Amino acid sequence: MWRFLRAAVPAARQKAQLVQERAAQTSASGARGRKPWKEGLRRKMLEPRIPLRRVEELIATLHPEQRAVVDLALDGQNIFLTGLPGSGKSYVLKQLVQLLQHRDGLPSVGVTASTGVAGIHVQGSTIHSFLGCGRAESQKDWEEAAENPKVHERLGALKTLVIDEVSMLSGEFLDRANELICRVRGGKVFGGLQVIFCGDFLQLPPMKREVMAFEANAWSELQLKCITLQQNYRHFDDRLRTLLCQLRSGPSSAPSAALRALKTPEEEEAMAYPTIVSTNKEAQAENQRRLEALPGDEHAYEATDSFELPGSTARQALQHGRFEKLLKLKVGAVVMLLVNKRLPHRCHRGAPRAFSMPSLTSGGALAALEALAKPNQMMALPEEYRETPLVNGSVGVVVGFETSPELPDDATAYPVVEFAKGLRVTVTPVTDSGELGFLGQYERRQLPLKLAWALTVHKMQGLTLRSGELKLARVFDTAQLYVALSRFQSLDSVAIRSLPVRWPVPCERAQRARAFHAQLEKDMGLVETSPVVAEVGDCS
Ligand SMILES: Nc1ncnc2c1ncn2[C@@H]1O[C@H](COP(=O)(O)OP(=O)(O)OP(=O)(O)O)[C@@H](O)[C@H]1O
Repeated sequence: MWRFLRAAVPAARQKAQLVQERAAQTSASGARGRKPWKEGLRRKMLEPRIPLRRVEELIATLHPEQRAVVDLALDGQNIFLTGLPGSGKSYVLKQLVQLLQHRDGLPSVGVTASTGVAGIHVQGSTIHSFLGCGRAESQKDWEEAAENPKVHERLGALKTLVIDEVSMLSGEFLDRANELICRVRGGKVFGGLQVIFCGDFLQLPPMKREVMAFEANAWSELQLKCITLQQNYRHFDDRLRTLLCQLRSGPSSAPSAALRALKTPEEEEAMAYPTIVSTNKEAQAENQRRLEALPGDEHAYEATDSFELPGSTARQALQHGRFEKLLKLKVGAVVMLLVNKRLPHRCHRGAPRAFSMPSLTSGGALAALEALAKPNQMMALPEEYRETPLVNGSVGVVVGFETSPELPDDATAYPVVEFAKGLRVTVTPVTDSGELGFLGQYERRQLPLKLAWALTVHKMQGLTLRSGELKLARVFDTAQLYVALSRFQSLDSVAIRSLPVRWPVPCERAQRARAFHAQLEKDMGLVETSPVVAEVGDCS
């Protein structure tokens, strides 16, 4: 079906352009005074990044089971795309998105994921920032989203909404998202949008909420067609495949014994990264250790906080805020950006120039970088771990510190961070605000960065890593082990530094997820690797 797309493209592109032109005419006042060159740049950014011919070539190389997904999507079906880790769910999603963008125009396809890192992986944003609902923690967040003209414009132009790593969203979130979209667009479930969910509920569940996405009301109303991909493109090591199968299929002593046998001896300690840990506390300790090991001066940035109700309880509650109270950095520190600075659809050819800083004038910072035995730390970061768009989750390396009269506080030296492809940005403070339950509103002003040599398993879901190490002494669920191990292609590329003393028991939610997938596979009669498509309603 996708072969016949070419004929439909020019008309669709014209239509998309028209929608954009109309939006530009009627929307904010800023649009009125837009300069012609800016308009040209805006149009260019609205074109799909990869030419149609190339997209078609890539689609032609997909496995038949992956192509079945493309055909269903072009047919306008709501889809739940699932399968083993490494079965190419995100890969096929990326090609499909390109195709839909060529057919319907860029603004018609909303590409999102449940976390910033997963969003980068599919060249999209978080579903939270797409819907403008912040962290979606309070009614106020949803109200603000419903009144935000940008959200109206975005949802108004939309035809298809894609959400990757949907297993990490709660059922409650999905129902609230559905309400918001219906309120803005009117009409049926998800405002009549075509919805494409992608994920695997045997990987990580949502952080806190109990109801899983497949248990949401909206999920059953969508009447999703389900496809389970079965090919494995990531793991070429048979030992790893066997281990993952054992972990996936339930509690057993076998994976525990096999994993323990693979534990890397202590004396082989090397500074590999990323280091995957299970809790934020462990990530903090590991990052601190790495920072201390770096030579050079430390720069400390203390957040300024303000609360509606001052007091120690409020201060304590903010300890676990998104931005650090005290952030310490050095040249050579690996950091993660915590806000969206440049969303993927703005990353058209050449666009990085708009954000890059002039090269560092002081030789000091570069000399300090050279002094760090590793010549270029960025080169050592896996490609998938440092994609170009500057969004929540982008990883880079501090290459210097800079003061400038144009920066907010001209006495403070702010970090210059090098992201992928040599893109350098001076990171300055931003204000994060939110609600601390009955304590009322708070504001924190801080640099939107955190150290990122070590990250929790939650930040790694969706990635394929070429190398790294696991410190999993504190895992509390088998899904964490499963996701952490399944990021690597082979057991030879991962150093297993620590494992839990007592083997974790799958939590109650994991058991419900297992039952859900078992039912799905039973309904689809999954015995061979041909494309299998469930009938309408099978996933509800
Ligand atoms: N048809 C394909 N041809 C070539 N490479 C592929 C194909 N499908 C997937 N891959 C590669 O396999 C790896 C795993 O793919 P991907 O990350 O999309 O898997 P996934 O199912 O989304 O995994 P996870 O559930 O862990 O997020 C990636 O490196 C991807 O580029």
